[in-house]
Amino acid sequence: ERTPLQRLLEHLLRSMEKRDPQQFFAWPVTDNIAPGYSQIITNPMDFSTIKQKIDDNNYQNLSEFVNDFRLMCDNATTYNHPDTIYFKAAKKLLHVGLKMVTPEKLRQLRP
Ligand SMILES: NC(=O)c1ccc2nc(N)sc2c1
Repeated sequence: ERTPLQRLLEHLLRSMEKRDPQQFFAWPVTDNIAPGYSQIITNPMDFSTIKQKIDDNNYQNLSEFVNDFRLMCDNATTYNHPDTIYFKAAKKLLHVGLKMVTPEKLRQLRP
């Protein structure tokens, strides 16, 4: 049975995933597609891992969820050069995702 927090986080996750149509952030980044990734990025994060953490009721509050979202985007701007589609997609996704969790937007969700 889903807690209210789990329902909120799943809604936010779905909304954020929609803003990643190319699925750059859908799954853990492998060293195959991203040479040296595991040496450069110490705390990997992706949408599938966030989803699992929601299902495991691992997030105690919204901030912990937002921290993982921010980590996922920051990893991409750390590993990828600014002139890559991955860097640019991460910048945009971070911006759009953080706007979804502003007090005004959250107010609209649970009046
Ligand atoms: N999320 C990322 O940093 C990411 C995703 C996909 C991808 N594909 C590559 N060839 S490099 C790369 C990096």
